[in-house]
Amino acid sequence: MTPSDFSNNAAVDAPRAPPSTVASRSLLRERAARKEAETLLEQKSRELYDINQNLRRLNTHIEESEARYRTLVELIPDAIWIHTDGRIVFMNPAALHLFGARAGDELLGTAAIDRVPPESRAQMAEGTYHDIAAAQLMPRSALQVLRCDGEPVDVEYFGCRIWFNNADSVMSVAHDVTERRLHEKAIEHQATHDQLTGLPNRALFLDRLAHAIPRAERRKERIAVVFLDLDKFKQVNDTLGHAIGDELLRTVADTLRHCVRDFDTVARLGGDEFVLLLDSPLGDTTPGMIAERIGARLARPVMLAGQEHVITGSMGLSLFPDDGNDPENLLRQADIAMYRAKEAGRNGFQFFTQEMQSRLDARVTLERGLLRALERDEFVLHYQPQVDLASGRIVGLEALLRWQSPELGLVPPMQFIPVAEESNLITAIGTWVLDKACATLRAWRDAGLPVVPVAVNVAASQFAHQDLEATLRGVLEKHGVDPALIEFELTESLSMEDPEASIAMMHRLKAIGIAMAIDDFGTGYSNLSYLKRFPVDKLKIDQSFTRGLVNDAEDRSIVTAVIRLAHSLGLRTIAEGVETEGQLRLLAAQGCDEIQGYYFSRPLPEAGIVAMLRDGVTMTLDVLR
Ligand SMILES: Nc1nc2c(ncn2[C@@H]2O[C@H](COP(=O)(O)O[C@H]3[C@@H](O)[C@H](n4cnc5c(=O)[nH]c(N)nc54)O[C@@H]3COP(=O)(O)O)[C@@H](O)[C@H]2O)c(=O)[nH]1
Repeated sequence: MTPSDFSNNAAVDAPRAPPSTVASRSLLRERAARKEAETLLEQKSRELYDINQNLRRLNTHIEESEARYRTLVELIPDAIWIHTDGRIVFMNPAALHLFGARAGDELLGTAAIDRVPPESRAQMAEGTYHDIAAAQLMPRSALQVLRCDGEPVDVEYFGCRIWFNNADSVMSVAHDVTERRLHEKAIEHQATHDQLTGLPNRALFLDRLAHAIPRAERRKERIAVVFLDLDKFKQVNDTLGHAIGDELLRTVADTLRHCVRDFDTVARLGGDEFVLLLDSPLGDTTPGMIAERIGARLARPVMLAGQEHVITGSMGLSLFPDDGNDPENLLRQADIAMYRAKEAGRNGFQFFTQEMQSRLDARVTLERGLLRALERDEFVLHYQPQVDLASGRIVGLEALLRWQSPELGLVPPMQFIPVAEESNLITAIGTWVLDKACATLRAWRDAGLPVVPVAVNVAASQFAHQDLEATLRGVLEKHGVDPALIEFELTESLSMEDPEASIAMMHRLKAIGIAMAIDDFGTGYSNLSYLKRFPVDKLKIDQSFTRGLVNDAEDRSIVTAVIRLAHSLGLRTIAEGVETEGQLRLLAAQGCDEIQGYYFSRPLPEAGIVAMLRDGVTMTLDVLR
């Protein structure tokens, strides 16, 4: 019905009276009143219509909104449940799923607090679940809820107060964060554990050590840190492959875990380095006894690639409080002691001592000194002549490095070359030597001196460095030196470390045009089948054999054999360390090609050698051929 429907009906029903003066006045009034009433009625009916329309619209809106929220609550992945007076009165499908309810109404009417594990109940009882006022204040929190099968589930939870079915109630919203937690745990595990063995890593080890120190301090106990490095692990890796190497590391990790108590920590620092924190009260067991036990267990044969292998390890031990209370320091001290155990012949252990620290400090000082020596150009080359036994003439020079230290005086190479090798400074030093030798050759040639080839020593790590070839080319080009004037002396052990790689490198160097000699020959157990593949020009007989030539028949035999072997392979021989005429005569008699030693000349500074070259000094002796 429309508003006009109301007004039309009113017009039809109104009575019509004939007009008279009085009557007409009253009629008029009546008509006016009626008109007014009609208008009012019309207005009210219009208002009623509007109210009706609005109510209809409101109803539609409420229905739509309710449908929208119902869909939202049913489809939302977050679990929603409502409890009134402590009993669950509503659950959405996600809540049923979260709690693993079989039937929709399985949990309705049950106590809401039963869905919380006992250990979280106190927290919930004081908060959302019972104190409704607190529910509105409760922030989003991490807790566990209980599934119907009793399994706890990690959730992120939020509770709030609502009116539900005309009752003060609590609505809980939660979503399962199990996967996120697992992911977080995996990331945390990765950051604190070694992936190969599953053992704690360095960071976690240091963290545990940092916590163990104050604990031990309170209990007046000792802690031991054991640093273990496997002996010859590289060999296993190189010969049996990395997969077997990994298997060995996992086996060692298991062995170590079984050697200590659960409370102790076994960690892997990387490579074949393991470290143990003996943190549980040691009682009558000394750290040394534990180290012995570890050594003995490690030395039991293990099966690798179908074969039995005996693996040993070297260990260093540091102690709290004896050696200090700084975790990093204790670890470093155990490491230092481990190196001493290696030096002492491996397969054993050493306790850290202050003397070890002093030695290390001296070494560090030496390393710094060497670095400064390079920067300040404190190195010098001395040269020792190499004499041809057929002509008595100087046919080569060996460049020998010295360090002219402002503090220490002239330092011989034996005192710093090993440190330079260990600290990797040797590559920079070796480049300096090569550069200096080439610069000197160029200067001598420019000065019109009769130049002879210069032999430079190449250290193992320098030889293994990929840059050696490029460095050599660069230096030769820089000084415009004929490659034939440079000889590389490679030690026998260096060339045998990785023979195939050495052969390849030797060929590349040879292609540049330099000569090559095997230094200290006879001391390094050469595999002769490799020797014939080395593109070398000369074998240098080690001075230990030269020394024994006159009085030791065995040394004499070795020297004879080396000379014959070299000649049969088309190589020249040079004997180093020749100090006496007797040695010289025997070498000449055996057909040795060249000699080097104090008999003819000590290594000399540049000026001395320049004089010799300029004067054409030769060796004269009746034995010379
Ligand atoms: N990587 C590099 N190593 C180098 C370099 N310069 C030297 N060295 C190596 O240091 C070791 C010791 O060298 P040095 O003290 O110079 O001793 C050499 C000679 O002085 C010594 N020699 C020579 N003749 C005699 C002798 O008649 N008697 C005797 N007792 N010693 C003698 O022998 C050393 C030469 O050895 P070698 O190199 O094997 O020919 C030494 O191992 C050097 O190699 C360098 O620049 N880089």
